[in-house]
Amino acid sequence: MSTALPKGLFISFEGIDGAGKSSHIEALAQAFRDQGRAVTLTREPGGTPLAEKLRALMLHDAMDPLTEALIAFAARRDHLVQVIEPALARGEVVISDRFTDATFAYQGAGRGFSWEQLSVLERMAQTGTALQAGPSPDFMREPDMTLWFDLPAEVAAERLATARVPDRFEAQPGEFFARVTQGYAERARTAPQRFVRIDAHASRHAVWQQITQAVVRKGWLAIMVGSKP
Ligand SMILES: Nc1ncnc2c1ncn2[C@@H]1O[C@H](COP(=O)(O)OP(=O)(O)OP(=O)(O)O)[C@@H](O)[C@H]1O
Ligand SMILES: Cc1cn([C@H]2C[C@H](O)[C@@H](COP(=O)(O)O)O2)c(=O)[nH]c1=O
Repeated sequence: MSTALPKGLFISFEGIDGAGKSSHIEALAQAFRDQGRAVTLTREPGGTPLAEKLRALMLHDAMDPLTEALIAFAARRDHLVQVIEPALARGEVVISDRFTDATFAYQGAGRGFSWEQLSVLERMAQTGTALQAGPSPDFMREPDMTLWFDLPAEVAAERLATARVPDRFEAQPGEFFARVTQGYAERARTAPQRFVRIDAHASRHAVWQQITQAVVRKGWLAIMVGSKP
């Protein structure tokens, strides 16, 4: 008798730098593990040896917006083929700290690169990656749920001020992050079934409650009474 694999789940965390994503990603992974699911925890740009090299270039070397976008999608393609698709095919929960919405928000809204051309790159990079073909040959991989941490840029800047040495993105002015936020808002508007807006200007515990409510509502986790991040 063969035991059916659980359906793979793909969840992304998004938001401007300092919005508080990292503080909750491991806790969500542990909540799934506690309920018997295997979890692949990963990040973008990055997640594979090649993509981590591309991440270092993107975060530290000066380049124009098209170069930035191409590097983001090259890293993503490798990440999808090497890590995300195989894990989903094994029935795992894949949790990624950022995915394609970040490219639309940062390179699109933030840097001003064409949204239409990003859509072309998105389709190129995210089709034909599934080991077990998706519903159709032109099936495009996207997260099943995106938790968007929405926080005013000035609050994020205050949180990051003492946290670490800024990279090329973290060093950007507040207006850049205000545009990035508008980019996330636009992506959320066009994919309301996938996006969950998290009010990230709340206490850590209140943010954690919003996250768990979102996954419990989907039926992906059983109710976790009194759980803590
Ligand atoms: N709800 C919260 N209230 C106050 N401070 C918080 C909250 N959540 C996280 N922080 C603090 O804000 C800072 C940034 O948080 P964190 O590193 O989790 O953000 P991030 O979204 O992962 O940032 P990045 O995308 O740049 O890695 C940290 O110092 C963290 O301790
Ligand atoms: C995927 C992706 C990321 N970025 C930016 C966003 C952040 O500033 C950094 C990643 O740093 P983090 O601490 O891991 O959040 O990269 C981007 O500009 N475009 C992208 O596609």
